Amino acid sequence: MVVRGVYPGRFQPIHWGHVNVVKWALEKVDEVVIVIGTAQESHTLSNPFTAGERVVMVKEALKEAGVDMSRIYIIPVPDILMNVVWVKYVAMYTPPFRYGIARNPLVVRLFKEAGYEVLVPPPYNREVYSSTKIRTMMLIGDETWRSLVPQSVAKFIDEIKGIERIREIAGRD
Ligand SMILES: Nc1ncnc2c1ncn2[C@@H]1O[C@H](COP(=O)(O)OP(=O)(O)OP(=O)(O)O)[C@@H](O)[C@H]1O
Ligand SMILES: NC(=O)c1ccc[n+]([C@@H]2O[C@H](COP(=O)(O)O)[C@@H](O)[C@H]2O)c1
Repeated sequence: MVVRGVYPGRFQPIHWGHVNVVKWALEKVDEVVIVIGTAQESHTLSNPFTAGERVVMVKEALKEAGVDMSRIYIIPVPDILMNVVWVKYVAMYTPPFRYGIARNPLVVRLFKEAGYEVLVPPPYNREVYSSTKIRTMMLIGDETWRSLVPQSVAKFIDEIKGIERIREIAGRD
């Protein structure tokens, strides 16, 4: 039987910390199902990128890192108002899975309450590999964000004029 782990995140945007988590998980499971959460949201400061844009970035990032893409699913899932039934709802969108993969305490708890085992990855340079920090750098024009994401992700953000979007949303020019 194929053993799968479900890894939810907002991936706004995906960074090297996320890529390391996926590689770590692939040592423990046959397939990783990446759930792009909060799929309904885009064009805000916390969620600047659409679900579809995030699908591209996740795919490109993992390809660039040499991950075997035949072991990866990427599935966008919108949020719902009921935490209690969220894991069941996620399971409706994903292939059958054995493990949740998360560090976020709420997500860990919800997987456990729903009867799933949880794989908790180590923190990978969390002080810098943080999407919040990356978005702040994008906003203030600090170019070091580029070193925190795979090159293909930075290239895609340039193509869709992502920095311009974030700065406009924030009312900066
Ligand atoms: N550097 C990292 N090392 C290990 N786990 C991480 C790292 N960054 C994020 N994670 C974990 O990956 C999952 C998804 O994270 P998420 O997409 O929210 O990234 P984030 O960097 O925490 O984003 P944000 O700052 O926008 O909340 C969460 O369980 C989170 O704890
Ligand atoms: N009730 C819900 O819809 C619900 C509950 C828990 C997590 N989630 C989502 O799962 C993802 C988890 O990612 P983070 O660990 O980055 O928060 C987020 O998109 C979050 O909104 C949704």
